[in-house]
Amino acid sequence: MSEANVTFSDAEAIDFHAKGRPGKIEIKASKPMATQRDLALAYSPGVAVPVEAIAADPGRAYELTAKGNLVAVISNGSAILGLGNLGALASKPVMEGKAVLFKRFADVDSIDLELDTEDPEAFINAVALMGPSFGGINLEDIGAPDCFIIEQALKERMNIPVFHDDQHGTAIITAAGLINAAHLTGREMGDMKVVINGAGAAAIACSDLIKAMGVKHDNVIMCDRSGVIHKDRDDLDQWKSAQAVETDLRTLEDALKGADVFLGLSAGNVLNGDMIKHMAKDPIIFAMANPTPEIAPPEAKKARPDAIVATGRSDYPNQVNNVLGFPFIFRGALDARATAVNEEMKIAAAQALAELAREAVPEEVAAAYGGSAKSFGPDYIIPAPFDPRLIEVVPAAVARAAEETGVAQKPIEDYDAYRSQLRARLNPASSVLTLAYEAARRNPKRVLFAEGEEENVLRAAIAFKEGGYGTPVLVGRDTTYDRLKALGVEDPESYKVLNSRNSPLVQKAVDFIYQRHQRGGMLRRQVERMVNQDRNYFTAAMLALGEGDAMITGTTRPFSQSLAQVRTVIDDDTGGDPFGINIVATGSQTVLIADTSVTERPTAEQLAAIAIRSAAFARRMGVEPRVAFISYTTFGNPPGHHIDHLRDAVKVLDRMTTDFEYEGEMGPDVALNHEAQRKYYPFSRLSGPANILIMPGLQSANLSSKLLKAIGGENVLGPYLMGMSLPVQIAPMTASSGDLVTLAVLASGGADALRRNAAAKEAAAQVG
Ligand SMILES: NC(=O)C1=CN([C@@H]2O[C@H](COP(=O)(O)OP(=O)(O)OC[C@H]3O[C@@H](n4cnc5c(N)ncnc54)[C@H](OP(=O)(O)O)[C@@H]3O)[C@@H](O)[C@H]2O)C=CC1
Ligand SMILES: CC(=O)C(=O)O
Ligand SMILES: [Mg+2]
Repeated sequence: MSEANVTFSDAEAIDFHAKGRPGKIEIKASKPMATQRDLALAYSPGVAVPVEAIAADPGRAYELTAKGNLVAVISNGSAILGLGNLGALASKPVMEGKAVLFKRFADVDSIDLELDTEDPEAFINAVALMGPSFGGINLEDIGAPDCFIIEQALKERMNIPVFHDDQHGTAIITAAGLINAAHLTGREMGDMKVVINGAGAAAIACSDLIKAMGVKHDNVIMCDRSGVIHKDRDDLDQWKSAQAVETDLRTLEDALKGADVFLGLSAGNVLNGDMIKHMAKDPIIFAMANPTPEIAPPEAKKARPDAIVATGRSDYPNQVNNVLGFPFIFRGALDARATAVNEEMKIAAAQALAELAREAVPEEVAAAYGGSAKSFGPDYIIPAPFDPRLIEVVPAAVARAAEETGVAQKPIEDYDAYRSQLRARLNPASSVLTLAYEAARRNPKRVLFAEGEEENVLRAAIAFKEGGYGTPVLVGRDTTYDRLKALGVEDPESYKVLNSRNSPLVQKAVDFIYQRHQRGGMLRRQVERMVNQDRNYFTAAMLALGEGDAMITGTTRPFSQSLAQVRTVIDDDTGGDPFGINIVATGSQTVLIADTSVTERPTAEQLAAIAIRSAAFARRMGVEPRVAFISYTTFGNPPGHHIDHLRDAVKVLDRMTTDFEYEGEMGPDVALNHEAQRKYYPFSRLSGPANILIMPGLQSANLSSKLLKAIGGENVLGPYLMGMSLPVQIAPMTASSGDLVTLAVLASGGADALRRNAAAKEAAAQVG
């Protein structure tokens, strides 16, 4: 795509979809399938038991099958985004995309179905017959007017929620944005003059919903390709007719004169600066066509600096896109086992979204927006999709409205408990990575790549730069430019390369390191050799001297060697020795393991300090810390040796004021199983399964995290190096270029984290 704000090429978009397993989804078994017995239970003969149970009582399908958490995303490709009717097959990438968004944002399982027909009757019959399979039906990218006919018929024929996302999802988010934009510009719904461009699925639903919220019918002028939809037109179908008004206005341009609001649900680039010049003061402009908005925000802002501008895209402020709605709306509807998504549930969702945007923005979300700047205002009228509060707030509002309007077959019994369950559904590790990437993009830093001649490092640096996450500074020879070129970079000169042999900075690096070690027995010549021969010394000195904001290394040397070299140049942070932390993120649990990298036989004091800093790290990820000191024994059972340091670490923490739960020593089987804690060790102070495992030594920590990584693959992240006074990350030698990009992103966020972690550092410092 050749647009200014897009940070990927067409080739990358193709590559993203093609690499590995083609497409974006796969299906995983949720039960073990390892033994003969498993198979006998999962399939014949065991499966006969649930079959008969469901035949006798259909409601049991929700307990015994995946139905209750399964939504079909169904399209015929007749209105794919704003790209038009490109057919069922071409719509598959979008539908797979919606399915993964369901999973990512609301833990709803979803499957895409593309139906190859433009005949509404055939479509309706096909979908209606699939009712038993699903808990809900999300219709997507079906053009008007067929979408109205299809949705209406399916609602009548099916007893599960049927929701055309382009209509209602879009309308809900638009309404939420409009409530807040009206609030900011001092407007009342009843007085607002609105122009809607587009008269299809999304436009008509938006018009209907904002009218239900108080905008007057005669104050909404809708345009299609033929201009204003007025009463004298004789080419209108019943749906457009219902939108027609008595007016002399004939063109979009005329209609916009004096209008308060423009809602674009049509096609890219159909609006220009001149056309919005004569809108009312502080105009509200939502250019929501995808992927290209009706007008690009910079152009809109240039013509109308007083405007509040939103688009459907994630790369401009104010993303008004139905992704903010459908995952959370279905979550609430499924959990309440609603038979429909009715008007009240839609309005509840819109209000919940609007209110959320007005609340103080949590720190991790603010960081993703580049600091504290993000608070309710013209550039933040609606929460961002990765806001971790959405999963708690919107489904609960929807479920409650379902209950109040009598469509909930299984009302929520305890809303506090429900909110906790909702929170637990999201994988905090993937949230934190999303936030870290977003934070890097908004607050790009210079990251020094020490091994700038390695191909996977160069690939990572290219992806880091092209992703807009920051500026790579490559430490390498002059041939680095040729290597970049060979990897397809058109303008290698735009990369900064520091040559550790002939850069004028070499002398500065030598001075700096010599200064630190001259009284420790190091000769200047020795330092010169170190700097010349080893990039880690040079790069760490560049970081210390401010030639970069963060550093990444590790792919060409063992971890311990890289760390020793870096520590020669850069101080440890106060609060204990550096340590490594791995994140194990399974669907339902996120567990941190430390110290996986540095201290072979930690003392009780070191273990306590690691626990304190790991707890602070967990909090930053949105995880409420519960620390277990891990052993092969649990509270002395079986009796063992070499466990005193674990018990003493608990005592060290007992003597301090801490703000997190900890317990030990205990085996991982007990630490991760709260039932077992309650049953066998009722005195345990943990209120749930542990999520931070402080290991007894490097052997067990390192090998268990590597084992998990080898088996669990992408679910095991890290190790991340904690506890240096400047942001340094040391990759494992096996790191892929993708791993390196993530580490670079985390390293560049490290400076802010170091600042935020000050309190934990102080506490940890008290230990020793
Ligand atoms: N941000 C968001 O969350 C969402 C955005 N959208 C966007 O809204 C747009 C419409 O989608 P949808 O309603 O599903 O599709 P439909 O096919 O149902 O409707 C398209 C409408 O756009 C109108 N249109 C197309 N080109 C122009 C133009 N140049 N000037 C005026 N009107 C035009 C068509 O007019 P006519 O009737 O004369 O053919 C038609 O009324 C797409 O760009 C889509 O990406 C949709 C859903 C969600
Ligand atoms: C966002 C969306 O659903 C669309 O543009 O069609
Ligand atoms: Mg759509």
